Amino acid sequence: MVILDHINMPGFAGHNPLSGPKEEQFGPRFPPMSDAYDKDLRKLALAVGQELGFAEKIREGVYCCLGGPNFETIAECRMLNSLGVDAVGMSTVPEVIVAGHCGLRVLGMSLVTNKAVMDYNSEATASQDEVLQAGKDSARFLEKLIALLVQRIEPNNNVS
Ligand SMILES: O=P(O)(O)O[C@H]1O[C@H](CO)[C@@H](O)[C@H]1O
Ligand SMILES: Nc1nc2[nH]cnc2c(=O)[nH]1
Repeated sequence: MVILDHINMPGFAGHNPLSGPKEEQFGPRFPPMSDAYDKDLRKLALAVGQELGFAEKIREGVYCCLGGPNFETIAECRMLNSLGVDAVGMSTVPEVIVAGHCGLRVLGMSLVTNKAVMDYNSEATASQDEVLQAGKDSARFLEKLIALLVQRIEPNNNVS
């Protein structure tokens, strides 16, 4: 998934990498986040995915960071889905906030490894084994995607 935007759930409880003494030399005290994920880089990632024939595997979506390390309850998954969340994780967002604070252009991508359990009648449960196996199974696809993406960004660096 090419990250369109994120929800920083731990941030709602005050857990934010920018908390603490202000570091003005890196960026403003109160940085905007409405442009956290660079539009041109997102378009490029989707175009490269299309070029590689991966169009059906790649889409934009909203990533929600949760503290973890436990996986979500069914109620949490259903709540987040109703809020417009497309994928959940336990990482990515703090790094993006710090990068944005520093004025870096950011492209975020997340490998969706497992389907959220949304049905109380389901026997399915999330597992780290499933996550790791999905990562292994997608390694070649990700190698091709990232390699071509970096090539396309490198020459002019400022994709516009
Ligand atoms: O935050 P993402 O990338 O989803 O990764 C999460 O998924 C793994 C748990 O299965 C951990 O690595 C955790 O960080
Ligand atoms: N929070 C969360 N992170 C994940 N990373 C990979 N799978 C999951 C999941 O189901 N929930």
